Amino acid sequence: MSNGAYATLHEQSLRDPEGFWGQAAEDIDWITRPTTVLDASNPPFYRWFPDGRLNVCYNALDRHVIGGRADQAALHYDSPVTGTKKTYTYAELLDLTARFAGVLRDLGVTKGDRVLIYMPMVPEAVVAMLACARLGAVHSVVFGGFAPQELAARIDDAAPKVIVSASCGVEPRRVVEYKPFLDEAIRRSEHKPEHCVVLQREQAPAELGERDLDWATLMHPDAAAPAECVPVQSTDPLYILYTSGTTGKPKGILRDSGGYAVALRWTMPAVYGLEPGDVMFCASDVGWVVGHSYIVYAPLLTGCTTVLYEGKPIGTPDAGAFWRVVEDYGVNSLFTAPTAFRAIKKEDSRAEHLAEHDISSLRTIYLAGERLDPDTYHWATDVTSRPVIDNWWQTETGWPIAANPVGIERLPIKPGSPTVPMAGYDIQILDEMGNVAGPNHEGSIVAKLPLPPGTFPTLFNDDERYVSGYFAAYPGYYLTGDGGYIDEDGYLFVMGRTDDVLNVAGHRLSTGSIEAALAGHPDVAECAVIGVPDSFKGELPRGFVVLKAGVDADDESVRERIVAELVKRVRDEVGAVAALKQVDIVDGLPKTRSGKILRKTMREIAAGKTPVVPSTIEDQGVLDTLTPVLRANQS
Ligand SMILES: CCC(=O)SCCNC(=O)CCNC(=O)[C@H](O)C(C)(C)COP(=O)(O)OP(=O)(O)OC[C@H]1O[C@@H](n2cnc3c(N)ncnc32)[C@H](O)[C@@H]1OP(=O)(O)O
Repeated sequence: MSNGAYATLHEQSLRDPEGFWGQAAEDIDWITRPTTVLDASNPPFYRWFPDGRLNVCYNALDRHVIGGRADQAALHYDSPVTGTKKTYTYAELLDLTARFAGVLRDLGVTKGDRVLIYMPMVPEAVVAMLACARLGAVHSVVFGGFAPQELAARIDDAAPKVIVSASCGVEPRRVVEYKPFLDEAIRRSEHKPEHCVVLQREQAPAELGERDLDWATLMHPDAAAPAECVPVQSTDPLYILYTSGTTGKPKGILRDSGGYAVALRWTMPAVYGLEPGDVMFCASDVGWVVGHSYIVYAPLLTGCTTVLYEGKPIGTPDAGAFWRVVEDYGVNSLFTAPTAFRAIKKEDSRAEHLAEHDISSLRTIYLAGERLDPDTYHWATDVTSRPVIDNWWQTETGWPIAANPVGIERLPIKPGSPTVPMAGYDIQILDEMGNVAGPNHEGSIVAKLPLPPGTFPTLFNDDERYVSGYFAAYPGYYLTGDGGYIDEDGYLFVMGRTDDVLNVAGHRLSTGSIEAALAGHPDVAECAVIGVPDSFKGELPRGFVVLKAGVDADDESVRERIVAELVKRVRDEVGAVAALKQVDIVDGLPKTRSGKILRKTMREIAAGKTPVVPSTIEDQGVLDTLTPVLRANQS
């Protein structure tokens, strides 16, 4: 790392985390100021600002209204798929949020209760999140692209008292009815919520059942009395956000209140170069951590204006969509996933649509969610003439682990690297023996404990999995699950997952969930799913199935039928975002003698690499037969 201002700051954050984050906590309004910054008495369960009390909704809304931003735009809702544009000032967003908090309170929701939110990109989703924060209730937003089975798993784990949903989402070429998905998920789950609040949308109003309540009726000014902010401990949970692990069972990433607020507030000027009053457009979904942090909480905690965009980078209506949004709202920072830029580049490689818009307000572009390949980086930089900042982080961390600290010191960009570790992250590369690897040597990316504030203090209801999944491999370190290296200048290069987690167009998915859907087919004896490189979506899943004895695997029409059914099963059980299109029927899967499928070896072959074949392989012949299938159809 350089010897400049940022290197000094980073070194201080590691040497004196309490001093560093205690100072950052000054930017948050506390009901009781914390006297302890970090409780490190029970590693790896670290607690930030343990005796501080605050309310995150107050910090996101009330304090800005009190402080003179009542009439400033808090949120621009822009929905090309419905032809809607609406701006909410801080005063208006506070009014809606306080009233919806009153609705939830009247439905019996109190501090600590879970509220699951399964909604498309509508302002009501943001209102519901902030209303939970207002009550000290714990929201759990589930991405709308997930199918009933995935939703059911999250309902069972979070055990929400209330679910907030909408009748439908609107995709460019189809209306997706959410209510039948929700009903089916509740039918499958063991836990049943007491109520479902449903936002009726005119594109497909839903039939309401016994436990359902209509959002608009509840929110009528005569019906909904506003609720005040409930004070919570800094360590009380703000939300649970499920993320995919290697197994089919999703992990409930828990987020605390005080540490998260402090960390996000710090990132806005330091990483995203934004000050109060600036405009941020984060083109993601509120169902992902990027949406939680940079559509909702960070911009509002900072007194910025956020853009909630219900549309796509292309097709709504064209590849100029993002530039149009930048122009319409005077966006200063645009944050999206590399896939979005690859989509724009594919459609409009000469950026002709860009020339139709005034993007002079745009200072910086941020990309995250998947590896930023150098081609996409160069294209985005060339056509926009703006710095394009890669930032690497995870649902677990809630904010960037590595980025370019543009607000402190803009470091030179190295394409392919998200630049350097952020404040509080002591990132190291460990080899298989747990030794620190030298410069340019690839290994597991780990963070020496403690992790900074805002990162996950545990998994919901699963301390054991928290420890075994993240801290057991290398005691004293957080295992990120990604591999990579640090170069001689201290720049981090992230090469991809070291486990079976998939990243398809920035959507984190588990091979286990997709395999469970394939294995449920009556003709499938066993199966494996691996991620293969894809030039557009970054990675795509590929399925390999062995059929049960007695199924006529030689009959081409039987094989075609089964493959079509398998593709449909994954779409229905996991969701369209899984994008599984290719399933091969094979004679056998390569395994170790103890029966473990060699997915990593399969991945390496499919990616065109020289595979590392474990000496414990049961039958080399199976792998030899499979190799041409794996090598075929590489994108
Ligand atoms: C740093 C920490 C993190 O990593 S947080 C995660 C960050 N990731 C992201 O922000 C995701 C980035 N990706 C995207 O926003 C999209 O993939 C973009 C690039 C916009 C492309 O969108 P799209 O053309 O819909 O492709 P896709 O692969 O996302 O979708 C595949 C199919 O799923 C569907 N889908 C998508 N979202 C929903 C939804 N909310 N509700 C219902 N369905 C949804 C899409 O319509 C698409 O369906 P189909 O296969 O075309 O029929």
